[in-house]
Amino acid sequence: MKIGFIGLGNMATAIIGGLLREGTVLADGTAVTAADLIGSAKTEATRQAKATQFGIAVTADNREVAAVADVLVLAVKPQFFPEVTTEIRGAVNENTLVISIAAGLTLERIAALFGRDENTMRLIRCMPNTPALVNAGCTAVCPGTGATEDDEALCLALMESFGHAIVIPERLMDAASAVAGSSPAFVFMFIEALADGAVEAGMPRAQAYEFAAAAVAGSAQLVLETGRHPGDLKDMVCSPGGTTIEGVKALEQRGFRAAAMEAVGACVAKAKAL
Ligand SMILES: NC(=O)C1=CN([C@@H]2O[C@H](COP(=O)(O)OP(=O)(O)OC[C@H]3O[C@@H](n4cnc5c(N)ncnc54)[C@H](O)[C@@H]3O)[C@@H](O)[C@H]2O)C=CC1
Ligand SMILES: O=C(O)[C@@H]1CCC=N1
Repeated sequence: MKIGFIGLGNMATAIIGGLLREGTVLADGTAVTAADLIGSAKTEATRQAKATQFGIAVTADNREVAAVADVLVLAVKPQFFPEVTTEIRGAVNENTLVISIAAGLTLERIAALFGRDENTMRLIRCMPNTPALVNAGCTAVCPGTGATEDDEALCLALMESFGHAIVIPERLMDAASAVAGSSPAFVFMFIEALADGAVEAGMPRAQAYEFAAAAVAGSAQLVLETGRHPGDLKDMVCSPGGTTIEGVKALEQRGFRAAAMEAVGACVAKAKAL
């Protein structure tokens, strides 16, 4: 199976890194190897960097990638889709499974850009995130009406090879893009701020990042493994008259939760405007 990537930027890099990470296997036990992958990017520097980083085939010709790919991942920014789809539409095989990871672009719009019918084109929208690079990704998967059950199973197998993959209806894709695609950026900001607080209290910075990142990762794992309400788990930490509740109050006084909700809302609004 040849998997092609149009675009070798941050997200494609994370996906490729996850697919090729030691021990990553698909549902059928097979492993994706560098020989299965080919990618194109705008610049020679990017192409060479990814060829060196992953040992994959690279080309400047998007049409070459489109022509050989059994699974074609469109990993350019949404604003470049019209240019790229116009360029490759004659080269993409009718039987190629096309996976778009672009935020905001609907199945109908992507099929139309290929001059194809959404109900017959083998097309799936995915919304991955950069923790895919360390097999801790969370990907929303939205099969188009022209995608077969085998297409969905293959797409899930690829996305599950580097983390969680969840099938959702298209009406939730903008929310998924925000809460999972974009949220790592918010979490990185939170980790950085927690570490700054520790540095302010005298902890060496590198150690502060390790403590903050491990505590955030552990807290997320506690939610995922127990299924308990985050508020319940928060209450578990807040000892009566203790230290944590003072921090909770400081966050509430500054609108921490409202800010997080508004961050998600801003991402959803932008996705709908794309
Ligand atoms: N960065 C992230 O965390 C996530 C990004 N995405 C989606 O992934 C897509 C790519 O985003 P990023 O990787 O962040 O962007 P990026 O800017 O890091 O990478 C874009 C890539 O596209 C290439 N490119 C641009 N025009 C091209 C063309 N005409 N032909 C071939 N290659 C071309 C660039 O050379 C670059 O390699 C976007 O649609 C974005 O919405 C989805 C989920 C998460
Ligand atoms: O910022 C963006 O547009 C992309 C989509 C989700 C994460 N990054």
